[in-house]
Amino acid sequence: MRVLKDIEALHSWRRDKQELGFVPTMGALHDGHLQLIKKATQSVDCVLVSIFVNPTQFDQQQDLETYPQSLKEDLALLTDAGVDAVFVPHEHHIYPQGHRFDICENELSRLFCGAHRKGHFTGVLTVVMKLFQLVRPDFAYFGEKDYQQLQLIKAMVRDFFLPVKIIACPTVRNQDGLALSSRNRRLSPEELNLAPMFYQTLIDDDDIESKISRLQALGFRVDYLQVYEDHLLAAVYLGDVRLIDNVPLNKST
Ligand SMILES: Nc1ncnc2c1ncn2[C@@H]1O[C@H](COP(=O)(O)OP(=O)(O)OP(=O)(O)O)[C@@H](O)[C@H]1O
Ligand SMILES: CC(C)(CO)[C@@H](O)C(=O)[O-]
Ligand code: BAL
Repeated sequence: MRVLKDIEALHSWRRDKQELGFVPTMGALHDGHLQLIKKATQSVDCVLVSIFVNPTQFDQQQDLETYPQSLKEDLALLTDAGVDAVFVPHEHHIYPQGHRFDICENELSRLFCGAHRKGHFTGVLTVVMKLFQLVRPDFAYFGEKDYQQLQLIKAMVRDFFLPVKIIACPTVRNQDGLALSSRNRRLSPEELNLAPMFYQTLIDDDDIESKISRLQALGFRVDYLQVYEDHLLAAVYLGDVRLIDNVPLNKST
């Protein structure tokens, strides 16, 4: 597996590649990421993964500073997964002129996670646009765990006529239902015990108000729990760790 540390290395590696699958990540890899990668390696000849903790999508400095990082383990997992190359840029490679230009969406990005993390989706869309311009993938893989992000990226691709097909991959969960997430590593043992109740509450038969009350009684701080089209979307805090999840409406209320 090639480790591409800057844009020149990426361009020269990309030059002789035909069909390319791309899996953007922020590292601290887990089985959710590996399922995206598996889907990519099974359907495309050549697969590139990026690991970049994008500072512009963090609205809180402390969340950025404590974001889990495990590059050495990540590289071993990616080698075993049969990835062809990994792109690990520095901030100055991706933002050479600082933060002068943005991709800003004015509707969905302001709701749900966007209402609670100001500027988050502008940061996400901007970095994904930059990565797409650099990598020029034919297929890009994103998880349904980040449902709002997935819808926004699909919309950006449509609206800017980008020549990439977005492949959505189902949420990977622990047996107890907890959606895998890099931030789960920051949960204490007690919080980790409680965390599966988030998903269990989303899929139970209660109405929305009862779900919120139940989560609060269990010790979760609820950012939001709302219906969007045919999905129930939610974000909660356990301690200072923010978890998101979503379920199709026929699995809930
Ligand atoms: N449990 C999961 N199932 C499916 N896809 C996932 C899962 N977790 C993350 N992904 C996807 O992996 C890609 C990279 O996500 P990212 O690196 O932010 O990991 P993460 O686990 O979502 O981290 P966190 O939510 O803690 O920031 C995104 O497309 C995301 O939707
Ligand atoms: C898409 C992404 C890699 C952009 O930084 C990030 O938001 C993520 O990992 O979901
Ligand atoms: N997967 C979402 C990245 C974030 O929370 O910033």
